[in-house]
Amino acid sequence: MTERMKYLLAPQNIASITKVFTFNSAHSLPNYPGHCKNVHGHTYRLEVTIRGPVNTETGMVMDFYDLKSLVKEHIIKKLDHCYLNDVLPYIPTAENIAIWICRSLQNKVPTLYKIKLWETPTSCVEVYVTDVQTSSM
Ligand SMILES: Nc1nc2c(c(=O)[nH]1)N=C([C@H](O)[C@H](O)COP(=O)(O)OP(=O)(O)OP(=O)(O)O)CN2
Ligand SMILES: [Zn+2]
Repeated sequence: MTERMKYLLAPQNIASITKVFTFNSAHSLPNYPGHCKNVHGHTYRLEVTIRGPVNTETGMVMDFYDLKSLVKEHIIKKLDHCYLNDVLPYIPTAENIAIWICRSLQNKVPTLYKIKLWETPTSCVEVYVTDVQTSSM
């Protein structure tokens, strides 16, 4: 059997792919015991990972271009150059922003796996879809 035949007969190969984005937003953390209770801004780095079978026709889990389009439409457009306290229905900590992103993408991006959000170059949060409460958003 050729390598190609073996590949075609094993369509269960799984891979994770990640697309990276940046957006600039302001926020404040009410009741925070320090300077972060005041309005301030971050350049967030967002990593969106999906995990699924590698399609034997395309050789892809999902086209990076399609992933980029979905995240730009449903996340970046809503958060970039915005005051996050006005967008999120809860305190916009890094944890909650990542959860909001996860919930917002859950029904839009097939086989969404993980959201990783860097608030500063030294602080980040990871949220797995399986750990986030599903919503009717
Ligand atoms: N668990 C969390 N802790 C903090 C959050 C958060 O979202 N989740 N947010 C803040 C502030 O908004 C801000 O991000 C400050 O973060 P910090 O890492 O302290 O930023 P620094 O620039 O001081 O980082 P250093 O690399 O240590 O200089 C606070 N905490
Ligand atoms: Zn902050």
